[in-house]
Amino acid sequence: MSATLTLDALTKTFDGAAHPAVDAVSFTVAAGECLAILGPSGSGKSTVLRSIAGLDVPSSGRILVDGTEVAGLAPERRGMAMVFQRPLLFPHLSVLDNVAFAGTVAGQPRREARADAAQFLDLVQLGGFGSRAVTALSGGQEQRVALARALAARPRVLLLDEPFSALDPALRTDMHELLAQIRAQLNPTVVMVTHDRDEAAVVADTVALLTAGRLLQHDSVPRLYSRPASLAVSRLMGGRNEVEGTVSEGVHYSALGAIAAPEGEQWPDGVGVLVVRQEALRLGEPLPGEAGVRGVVAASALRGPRAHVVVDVNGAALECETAAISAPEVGTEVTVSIPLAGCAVLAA
Ligand SMILES: Nc1ncnc2c1ncn2[C@@H]1O[C@H](COP(=O)(O)OP(=O)(O)OP(=O)(O)O)[C@@H](O)[C@H]1O
Repeated sequence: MSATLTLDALTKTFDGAAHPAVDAVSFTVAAGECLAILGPSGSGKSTVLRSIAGLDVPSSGRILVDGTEVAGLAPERRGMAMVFQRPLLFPHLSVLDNVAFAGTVAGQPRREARADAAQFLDLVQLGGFGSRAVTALSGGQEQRVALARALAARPRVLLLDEPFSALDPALRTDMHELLAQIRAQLNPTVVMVTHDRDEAAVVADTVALLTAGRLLQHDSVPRLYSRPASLAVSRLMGGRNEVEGTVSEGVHYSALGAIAAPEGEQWPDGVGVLVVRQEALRLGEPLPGEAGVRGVVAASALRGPRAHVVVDVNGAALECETAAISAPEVGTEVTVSIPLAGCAVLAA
């Protein structure tokens, strides 16, 4: 029930717009993989998704499902189903008939469609809710019904447009778990739009990071964090540490001293900005594979159980995330341990 989805230089310029909303975006989502399209507001995420679904017509570029172009195919003939931020259920139909809708429209006998729908309601943990009016559901339950309705169409590609962003954090976590179960049982290819990088990291195998309609990087979640392709990617992923310096023969020289490139990485000679995640830094003496630098705590801000500690190292500010309970006081001299495997050097 899954297919490979490929976008080849997908471009969409809305009538009268000076710039494309989506500009030559290319990526491939393997069958059964979950891709998150991540980016700030207005970056073109929904336009990419709507183009895949057939709800927006691309200006140029190709969309292929298992190698076959879908241009010209009506949305309902693409083997896809979409779930939106709002559930958009039919208020005059029961929960069961909402889920059975796709089947009955496709000509499935009513009893069969309903039996099918009951199974999908079980899958989203709403077995027993079938006879309810959809107006008698909570927001989280409504979104589960919307998911069941989409799955009942047996899509080869499931498209999710910020489906959980209207839910409170606890419900959102439940929905992430439900999506993982659905993936384990039905294995659809999933493309999900989100502006929340934590959500992308939890649900997706790979992330396509967009800004101003352009694809900045398509990569696995760990690589987006540890091997950003540019400073823009590092910043969009919430990276806080940027230390200017110069690379010579694979070693970055800066206020931090000499930091050697991790094995297998090539850092080009010349000016370069060293980036390393705040969560990767540790206060304490270095272990093998880490570089230790001495500095003085310049600031410390509590964020619930965590603390963001800024350490001044020879004029360079290094932000470290640490447990609040062990956060040192401002003015304390500390050693920051930098994992070499977590360092990248990027063009300024
Ligand atoms: N129907 C439309 N007509 C004209 N311009 C549009 C249309 N839909 C979207 N746009 C524009 O295209 C750009 C991308 O919009 P899109 O909704 O794809 O971004 P997004 O990343 O999904 O944003 P958000 O996170 O705010 O939903 C924006 O500048 C938007 O104003």
